[in-house]
Amino acid sequence: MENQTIGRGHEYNLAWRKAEEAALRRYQATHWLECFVGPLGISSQPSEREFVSCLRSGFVLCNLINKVQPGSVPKVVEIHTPSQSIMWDSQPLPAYQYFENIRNFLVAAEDLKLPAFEASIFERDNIEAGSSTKVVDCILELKAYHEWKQMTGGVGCYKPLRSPLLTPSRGRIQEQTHVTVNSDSHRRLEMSASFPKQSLTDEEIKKLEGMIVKAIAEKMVDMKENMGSFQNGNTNQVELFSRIFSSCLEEQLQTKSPKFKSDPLREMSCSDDNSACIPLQNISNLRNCKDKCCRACIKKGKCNHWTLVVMQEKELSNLKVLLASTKREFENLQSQLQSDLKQLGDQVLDMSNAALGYHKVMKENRTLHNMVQDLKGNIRVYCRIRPAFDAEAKTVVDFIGEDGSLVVIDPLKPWKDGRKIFEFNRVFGSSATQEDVFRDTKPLVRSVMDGYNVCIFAYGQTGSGKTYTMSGPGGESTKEFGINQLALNDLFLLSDERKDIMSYKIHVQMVEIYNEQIRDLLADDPLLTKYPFIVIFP
Ligand SMILES: Nc1ncnc2c1ncn2[C@@H]1O[C@H](COP(=O)(O)OP(=O)(O)OP(=O)(O)O)[C@@H](O)[C@H]1O
Repeated sequence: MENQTIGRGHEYNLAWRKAEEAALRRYQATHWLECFVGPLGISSQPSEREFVSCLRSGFVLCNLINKVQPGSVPKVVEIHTPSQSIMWDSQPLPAYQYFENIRNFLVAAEDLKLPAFEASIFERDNIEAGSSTKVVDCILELKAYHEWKQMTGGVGCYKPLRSPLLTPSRGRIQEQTHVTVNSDSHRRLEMSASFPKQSLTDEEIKKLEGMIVKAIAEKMVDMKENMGSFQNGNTNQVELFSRIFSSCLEEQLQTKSPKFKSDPLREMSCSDDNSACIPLQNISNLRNCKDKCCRACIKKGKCNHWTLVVMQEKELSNLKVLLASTKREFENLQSQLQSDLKQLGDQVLDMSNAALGYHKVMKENRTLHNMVQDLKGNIRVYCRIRPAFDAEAKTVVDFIGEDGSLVVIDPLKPWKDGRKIFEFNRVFGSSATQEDVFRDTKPLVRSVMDGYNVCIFAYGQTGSGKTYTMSGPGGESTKEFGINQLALNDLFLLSDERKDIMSYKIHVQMVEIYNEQIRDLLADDPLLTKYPFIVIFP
């Protein structure tokens, strides 16, 4: 007895859920009908009786299918008493009226492969629990067909999806129809009338079992069909499903959160009347649009897609013009750069040739210079006559020749024997300056820079002027520099002139030879002054 009670409870819960789902689908169908056709004059959560009654005339259904598929029902029987369509609880219409409309609707629905229902459903006496289910199925299938048509533009073959896969979930139904299934709503479900909370008779239980088994069998058949179509790799169905899903989601986002339209590009591609948005890559299809309205838009009339395409084409043409001008400019710059490079190359070649010629001439000059020095003699002897001091009564120099001859007179000897003739490379008189003496030795000093060894030394008795000639009188004055300083200055000057083509290293060493001892005069350490020197070059 107790098991029987539990079993009945399960059956009751199952039937309750079945009825709840049917009610939610009916609310969804009602919501869509009101949005698409106009007010039906019934509540947003109608009972089956309300729902069937408002559709009884077939007028709403014919208008609905004509809107989805224009011309489906060529002739719709008008209702001359509008109140009859609004007041669902009115007297039944004449049978010929609704039967003609309903019959035409069913023919059109069959053409679209929509699920059929029996026209007798709309007879008032037949309204009972579950009688509107097939009508609801047909309307929701028509809704699915409409969405498919909006998405694809009617291109391709529509395959009905008559399963819960296409049917929005329970939560989605609640969201779309704005229904909060609370306890009040539950109470409004007609299940409360069909299944009174009193104990059921065996006959009623059997009838209920039959209904449940039939419903489950239908669902299983639908699911099998759809699973088959998905498993067959029908990518169009999958794509269609995803597109419908994304479209619905986007529609909900726009409805609930207008701030999502802040993206300007998105605003341009979406009309203001909450019609569906399409991906930008599909806008190319708009070229074939005759009425300049995107086929992907749910509602015709307001569509900014064409404007967007025109603007983008304009921008594209501007970019093309800009690209062409930039390309021309780039080509001009490229040709100019090439000519500049060619000119620069020619100049470098000229300079290179000039440098080669310069080096060649320099080499010839050096060769000639050293040849002249050779011709003048590798060993030259110059004579410089120091001015006489006051103590010296009379000079002994009798004659100084331009060819380097010198005649001196010995005052102690007779006139003829007292004359002595000497031959030098050149004789500098007592009036000759330091510069005069250096001018003649300068070419020899310069031969050092070309790799020749040169040695200049002074020879004479004490007080004859060796130090004066070689190092100058000393002091701060630079006017009477000796040959040493003047030669070094000239070497530095020459090194600086040739710094681009030659690098010279100049070292100075000063030694003294006294009493057969050689001493380094520049050594810092007095102990290291004696020969052999330890010379450390940097
Ligand atoms: N051409 C000259 N013009 C003027 N003064 C000179 C000239 N040559 C030498 N004298 C002077 O003569 C003096 C002696 O010269 P200096 O010291 O150069 O001789 P020295 O040959 O080096 O002697 P020592 O061998 O003893 O060193 C110095 O006072 C110097 O200034």
